Amino acid sequence: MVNSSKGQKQALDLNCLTIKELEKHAAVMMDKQTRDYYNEGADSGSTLLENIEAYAKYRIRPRVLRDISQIDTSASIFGFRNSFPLGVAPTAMQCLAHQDGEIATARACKEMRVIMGLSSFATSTLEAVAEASGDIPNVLQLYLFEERDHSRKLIARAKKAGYKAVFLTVDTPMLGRRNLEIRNQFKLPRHLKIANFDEDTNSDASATVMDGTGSSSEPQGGKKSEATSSTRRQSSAGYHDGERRHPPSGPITFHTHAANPTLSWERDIAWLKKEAAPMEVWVKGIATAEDALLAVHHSVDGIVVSNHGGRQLNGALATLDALPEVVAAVGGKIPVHVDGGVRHGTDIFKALALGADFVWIGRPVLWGLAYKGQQGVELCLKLLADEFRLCMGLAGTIKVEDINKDYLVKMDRSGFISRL
Ligand SMILES: Cc1cc2nc3c(=O)[nH]c(=O)nc-3n(C[C@H](O)[C@H](O)[C@H](O)COP(=O)(O)O)c2cc1C
Ligand SMILES: O=C(O)C(=O)c1ccccc1
Repeated sequence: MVNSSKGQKQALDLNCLTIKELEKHAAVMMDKQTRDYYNEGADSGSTLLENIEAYAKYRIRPRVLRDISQIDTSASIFGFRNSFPLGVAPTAMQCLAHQDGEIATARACKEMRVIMGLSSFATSTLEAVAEASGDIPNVLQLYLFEERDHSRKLIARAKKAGYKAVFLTVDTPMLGRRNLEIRNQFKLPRHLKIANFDEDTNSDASATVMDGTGSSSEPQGGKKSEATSSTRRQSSAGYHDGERRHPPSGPITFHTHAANPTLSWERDIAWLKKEAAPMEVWVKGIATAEDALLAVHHSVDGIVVSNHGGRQLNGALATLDALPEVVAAVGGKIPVHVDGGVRHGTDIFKALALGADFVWIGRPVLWGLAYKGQQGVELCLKLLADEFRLCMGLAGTIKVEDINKDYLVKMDRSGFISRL
């Protein structure tokens, strides 16, 4: 048994001492459809890989003889003291990994004092997750549906259940091309449900989650003609009748219930802020200084620098490489978080040194869930919390606020080192 910084006791799992080992153990627990869906990135997967590799370009400058006997790893989020500056990013359909799905994740988060984001494509209801979270604040990830009434209902339920914030995902106006999903004809198994959709829209339990072609009949890239775009809306996201929108019928797909190519700063952020108040409204999926400035201009409460774990635009910048320009543009006006490729405690330290206030992890939690349900998620969080604490101490920092760019250098391909 080992003692963590919070005094919780948890047995070390000698078979699984790193996130890399967790990934390996999880791989054999999942069927091929699930493993491919969780693990793959868009297209060649280069952005997924670069999210991870970007961390290796930075090296830590440790300071010594600093009395690090009292390390406080905690970080504040929505007025809550999170045990370390990391949260569980929203990932869809966690019941694919383990029968207890999001509820197991929420219980593990409660145990480890870590915040969790719930996907709008969750396989557990947002009320049940809030209940399982106890005193840990809840965040709901949103796709803004073309069917506004559905979004309105979801937001009202989140408010009622005490959610503190919504994270509007903005990097998915279309679904990225994931070739293994297409080849496997990925479907949600019959016994699972997208839990927060209305019963009537969810009546086809064999819901196809992807439509199998990435973007169906739409031409890839280029400007869509009005005719093409309205055809798409009719065929996959319900149909328009003047200003009235009718709910789509048939199986739930990302295209019918999430992909919304019409979203814009001017109209939709204002609508969401009004609708979601008093919950905070964050945007998840910012990757440039320009959009960060727009986010501040439109009074969002915070930003998550993200490329959806390399599942959307392949060839986009790794999130750690996009972070500095976003941090500079925001200039401390609102919090800046980052996700993508965090696999070590030292990665958390590096992201904070580059100006992030907090990081989120996606796949490692899914691997924990697949490995051992709640216990596996706790293990995942504990490995990262312990590694982060050790990194803080060995680098000579005792508070999260101490971590800044003086602790980092960047090394280029030829080994040339530069101060930040
Ligand atoms: C299987 C899977 C499902 C995801 N589902 C969602 C989702 O429903 N909504 C969302 O905003 N992001 C979703 N994401 C993106 C994550 O929130 C997060 O941005 C990403 O996983 C971070 O990268 P990482 O997996 O390298 O940690 C998903 C990611 C994965 C791997
Ligand atoms: O897989 C994803 O990355 C994702 O965000 C998603 C969510 C719901 C349905 C399909 C895809």
